Amino acid sequence: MSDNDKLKPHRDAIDQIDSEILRLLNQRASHAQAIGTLKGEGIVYRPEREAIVLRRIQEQNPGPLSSQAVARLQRAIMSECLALERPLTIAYLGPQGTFTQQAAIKHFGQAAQTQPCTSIDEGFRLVEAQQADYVVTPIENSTEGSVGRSLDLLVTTPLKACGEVNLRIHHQLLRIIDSTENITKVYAHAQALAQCRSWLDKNLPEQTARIAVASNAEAARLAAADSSAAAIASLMAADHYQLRILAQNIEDEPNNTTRFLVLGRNVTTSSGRDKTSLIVAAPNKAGAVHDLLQPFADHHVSMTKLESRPSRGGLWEYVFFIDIEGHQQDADVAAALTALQQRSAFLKIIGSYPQAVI
Ligand SMILES: O=C(O)C(=O)C[C@]1(C(=O)O)C=C[C@@H](O)C=C1
Repeated sequence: MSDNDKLKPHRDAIDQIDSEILRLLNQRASHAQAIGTLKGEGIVYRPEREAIVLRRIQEQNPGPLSSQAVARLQRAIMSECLALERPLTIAYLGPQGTFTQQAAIKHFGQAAQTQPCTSIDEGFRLVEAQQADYVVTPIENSTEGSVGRSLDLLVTTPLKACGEVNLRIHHQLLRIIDSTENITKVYAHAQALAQCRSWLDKNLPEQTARIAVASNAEAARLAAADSSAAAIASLMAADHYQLRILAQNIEDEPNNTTRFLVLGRNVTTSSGRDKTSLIVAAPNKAGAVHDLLQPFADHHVSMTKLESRPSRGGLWEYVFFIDIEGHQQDADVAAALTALQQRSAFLKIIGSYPQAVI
């Protein structure tokens, strides 16, 4: 029996299954369209429902597909179904090919329209002015720490957090030609240069200039126009600017991850496994911070992040960015927040949202 003869029964089965998947996908899409009609002018994107669907599919998955793989497929299906209801516009820190765009696509899927912005501020502004539906903004990197501008904007924005995205950051060395010979300069964002310092020390001549630019995607754009230059950027940027990958995953820290928040104009209801982000200011007196945190211990609420930052307005010395487990409507979280309100000089709930699933 030839190889093709052996493959044939499997391929016939796959053809039949694909036809069945196609029929079911369109059936699913029709239900989404019906839901879209019922929602009318209301909110189409429902983060809590999407998280529940993704978790359910992962729990039911018998394999051999991995739980990550089924979630990715389901993510793509829901993204296309949502676009039939109404396509979403997602603002992100551009230009095209940034990790923030990658995070936006990871969260909303390929069917969302992503809109590059020249600054984090512009992304917030577009959503506040209803010119975009959501903004995805970097909050902290596991090796480089917080993104100050995002934190400062969280203090004043009327937008609500409705999701989080954790993205593993992989840096690639890119160039327009497929050779590491005679690279005179490397363009990258300052954080990327820092995250790849040891690799650059070991692998490129000492005299190679390291030039910090506004974003990794900008670095890729510059390298695409200069054959003596290389750039550190993402695979997405390599693809977008048609650059060769000279070295893959050159980051010094293999678990390098950036966390992003997704913000929109609406509050999100409970998905059953949520987080709440808040900002508090403590009065400037001894023991104040300890007092602030006591309600979480009293009501058995776990804290996943605590970060202090000098207050910009000068009203308080420090503001604290706190993430806790649970939704603000959960009884224990609500009780802790009420107690916290009484002790703090300032309390702002940025939002409750589903914990990242993929
Ligand atoms: O359940 C809904 O509200 C839908 O619109 C359907 C659906 C889906 O495809 O499952 C699509 C978009 C929403 O964000 C959530 C879920």
